[in-house]
Amino acid sequence: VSPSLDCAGRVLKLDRTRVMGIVNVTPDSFSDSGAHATTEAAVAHGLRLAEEGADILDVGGESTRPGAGEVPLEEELRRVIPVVERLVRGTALPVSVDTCKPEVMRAAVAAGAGMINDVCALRRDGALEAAAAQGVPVVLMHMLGEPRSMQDDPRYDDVVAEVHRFLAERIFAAELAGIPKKHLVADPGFGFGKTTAHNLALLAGLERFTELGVPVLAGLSRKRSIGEWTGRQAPAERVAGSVAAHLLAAQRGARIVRVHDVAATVDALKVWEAVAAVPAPRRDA
Ligand SMILES: Nc1nc2[nH]c(S[C@@H](C(=O)O)c3ccccc3)nc2c(=O)[nH]1
Repeated sequence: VSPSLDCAGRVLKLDRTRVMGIVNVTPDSFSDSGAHATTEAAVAHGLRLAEEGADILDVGGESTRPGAGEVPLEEELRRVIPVVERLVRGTALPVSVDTCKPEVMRAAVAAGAGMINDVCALRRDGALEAAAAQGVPVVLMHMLGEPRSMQDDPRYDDVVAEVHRFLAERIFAAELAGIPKKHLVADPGFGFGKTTAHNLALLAGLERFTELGVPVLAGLSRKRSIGEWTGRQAPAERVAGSVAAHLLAAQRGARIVRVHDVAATVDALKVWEAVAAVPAPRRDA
């Protein structure tokens, strides 16, 4: 696994588990606040996550809510590009763009994004070529089918084996398209076409994905499975469960964790790293 990811000149070191802060740019559906307010709020949130200790900020404008229709290209660009520009200017952190659309990949990198986070693993028409042309690292995530239908009735014979195979195939496809392996990150896609039982198997078996030879990213933050394991109905009540899950993912080899609650996750990782640094007690022969 490469020791770091060069995100268009901003280096994401992988010497320890790094924290990706989530910046969702979705219009506040409760008020008629316009695009400007949406941009302002997203930028302010990203700056706050940088203050909390994020190592990279992930900007996404497309809610991949199961059953959700797709956000049109123009709308996604209008949401994402201004926020990417402002966060690249306002922080020294690498900024990734969470998108499936090749045009958004191109525009975001032109605006300063240093990583592509593609929940569709470059399967959209033109995405492999677009990502290869940008020369930035790419996160390849597993999703079963499409957002609209993925949660209908997801079934696997062996979810870890099947997700591993998919990721191996997408890594191969990306390399064939000219993306160097040192620029690839693999992600099992918690919640994307998985029941809670599937997510449990993927978290328990996360170590398997380190065999792919690329850094592993895990994103369970505030997701439904955390709610089912903890009985916490509201996403905002799933912070402790999310921190626990990402600590377990880090222990099982995740090099990047994608989270809402940056400060809490940073602290948990610091405690773990302090303990992990202590030499194992000598066991008398
Ligand atoms: N690489 C990577 N990118 C990601 N983007 C997301 S969006 C997801 C969320 O809950 O954040 C989500 C799902 C459904 C609706 C809204 C938001 N999840 C991941 C992930 O697990 N890995």
